[in-house]
Amino acid sequence: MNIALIGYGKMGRIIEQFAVDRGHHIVLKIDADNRDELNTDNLRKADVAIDFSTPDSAINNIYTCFDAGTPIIVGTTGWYGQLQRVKDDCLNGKKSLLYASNFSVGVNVFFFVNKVLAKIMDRYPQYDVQVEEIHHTKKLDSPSGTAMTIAEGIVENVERKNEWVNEVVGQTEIITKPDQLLIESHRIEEVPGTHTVIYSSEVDDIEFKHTAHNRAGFALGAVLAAEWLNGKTGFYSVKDMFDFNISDI
Ligand SMILES: NC(=O)C1=CN([C@@H]2O[C@H](COP(=O)(O)OP(=O)(O)OC[C@H]3O[C@@H](n4cnc5c(N)ncnc54)[C@H](OP(=O)(O)O)[C@@H]3O)[C@@H](O)[C@H]2O)C=CC1
Ligand SMILES: O=C(O)C1=N[C@H](C(=O)O)C[C@H](O)C1
Repeated sequence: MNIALIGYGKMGRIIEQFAVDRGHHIVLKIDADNRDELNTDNLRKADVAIDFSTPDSAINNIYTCFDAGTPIIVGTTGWYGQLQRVKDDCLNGKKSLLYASNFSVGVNVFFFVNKVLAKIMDRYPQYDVQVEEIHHTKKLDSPSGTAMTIAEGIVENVERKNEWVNEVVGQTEIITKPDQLLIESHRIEEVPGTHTVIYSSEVDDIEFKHTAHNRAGFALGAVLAAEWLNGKTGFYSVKDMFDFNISDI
C-alpha cells in the first residue's frame, strides 16, 4: 500500500519503520513545518493516511482526508469531543476512518478485561475505583485517550459511577463525589504509557495494570489497522478489528 504519514514525530517515525518492513511505501510525510503540503492532490497518491499528529490539528487532517477520499487511521488523541460530528460526516459522505485511543494488542485485551472486571465489581459496593495513567512530560492532552476508554468501560458497567473526572497531579486538585470516577494523570519524563485500574476496600486492593515498555506495540497496531481498513468504507474503532468476545473464552 501507499501510505501518507500525517504527523512525523515519535509515533510517525516508528510507524514508518513497521510499514516499510511490511512492504508498504511512504508517499507523504507531514509535520508542522510542511503542513501546507497536506492537500487533496498529495493525499490522493496514498491508499491510506495514518494520523499521529496533535489534538489541535487532527480534525482538519481528518476532513482533508475526507475531501480527498483517502481512508484515514487516526491515532491522535485529545479530539474526542468532536467524535459524533466526525462519525456523522464520515458515514453521510461514505468516507473511511478507523480511530483508536490505543492500537496495542495488550491494551485492547486490557480494555476487554477491564469491562468484565467492572461488571463483577458492580456487585461489590464496598470497593471504590479509580484510574491512574502515567505518560511522558511532552504529552499534550490529559487524561490520556486510553484512560478515557478505560474509564468509559467502568462507568458503563459499575452503576455507582456516573461520570469520570480528571486530576492532573501537581496542576489540578479534585474532590470527587461518590458517583464520580477519578482519573489521576501523572507526567514523568520518558514514560511511554502506564495505565492502572485500582479497586480499593477497607480490607484490600485489586490492581489491574498495563505497562508499555516502548511505542512499538502502538505503531505495529496502527499499520495492521491500515491494512485492515484498506478497501472498506465506514466509521470504525479498533474494537471492530480486534473483536474479542466473552463467548470465545
Ligand atoms: N492511539 C495510539 O495508539 C497512540 C496515540 N498517540 C497519540 O498520537 C499523537 C502523536 O503522538 P507523538 O508521535 O508521541 O507526538 P509527537 O509530538 O512526537 O509528534 C507529533 C507530530 O505532529 C506534527 N504536527 C504538528 N502540527 C501538525 C499539523 N498541523 N499537521 C500535521 N502534523 C502536525 C509534529 O510536527 P513538529 O515535530 O514539526 O512539531 C510532529 O511531527 C498524540 O495525540 C498521542 O496521544 C501516541 C501513541 C499511541
Ligand atoms: O501520547 C502518548 O504518548 C500516548 N497516547 C495515547 C493515549 O493518549 O492514550 C496512547 C498511549 O498511551 C501513548
